[in-house]
Amino acid sequence: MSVKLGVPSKGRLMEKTFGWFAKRGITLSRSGSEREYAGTVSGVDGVDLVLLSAGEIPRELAAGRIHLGVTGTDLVQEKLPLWEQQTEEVNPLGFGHADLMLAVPKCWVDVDTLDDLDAAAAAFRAHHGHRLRIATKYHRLVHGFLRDAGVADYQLVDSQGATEGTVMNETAEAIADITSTGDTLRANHLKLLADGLVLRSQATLWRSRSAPVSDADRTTLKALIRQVG
Ligand SMILES: Nc1ncnc2c1ncn2[C@@H]1O[C@H](COP(=O)(O)OP(=O)(O)OP(=O)(O)O)[C@@H](O)[C@H]1O
Ligand SMILES: O=P(O)(O)OC[C@H]1O[C@H](OP(=O)(O)OP(=O)(O)O)[C@H](O)[C@@H]1O
Repeated sequence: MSVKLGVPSKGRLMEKTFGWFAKRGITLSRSGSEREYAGTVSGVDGVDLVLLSAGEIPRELAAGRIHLGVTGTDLVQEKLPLWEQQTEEVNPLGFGHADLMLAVPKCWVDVDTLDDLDAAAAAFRAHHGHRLRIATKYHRLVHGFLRDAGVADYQLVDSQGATEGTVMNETAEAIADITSTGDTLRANHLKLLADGLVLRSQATLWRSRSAPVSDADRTTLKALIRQVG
């Protein structure tokens, strides 16, 4: 057995994760070609690198197929209803900051808060005969947030990317997505609701609570966590 460390296989998150570990004396590298999802770990013994989609890392942690994994708080909390029982936060990594927010068209001058959205949603239903559509890939988080906020007359429509475009494309009236600089929202003529912050997220190192560990793995995990902590 060895300790399995899952990290994002591409993009900003992968590069910054490699950099974060390098600063702590652990070198992560891809083996083989750019397209081969295998890698090596040096600077600490007994650890295997597993390159995965950021979105799959929560499930792999919950299933106990990886011992440690790097992914955003948003993805862990969205994908794992029992995330606190299934994973343990080892370290926030200080990058990949993004806020999951509700946004509506800028031209909705009367809608600036959740209460306004609730009123607009009721009026929308009365007028159109169907519920106002909110596009998102964060179904669980957004549903829980709107339930707690008392907003009822809406439906979630699934959007796995380019979510801000759904309003212009007339497949949704509002969106809930992560925003970092706000550029994508502005470019798509959307504005944030003042009290529409669902979750603050950043890239985080998680530990699985269910991955099987031998005595040797336990020692390796302790050493690794001490080294990066
Ligand atoms: N513009 C951004 N700024 C900062 N963090 C971001 C940004 N976009 C996404 N993230 C964060 O990066 C993580 C991965 O996001 P996302 O699922 O969009 O990545 P992806 O590369 O599309 O992954 P996948 O391989 O699953 O398709 C999430 O935790 C998210 O919060
Ligand atoms: O506030 P900003 O800095 O503009 O960033 C926000 C954008 O970044 C993410 O998209 P990503 O680039 O990952 O593409 P996606 O839409 O396919 O998820 C997110 O879904 C937003 O669209």
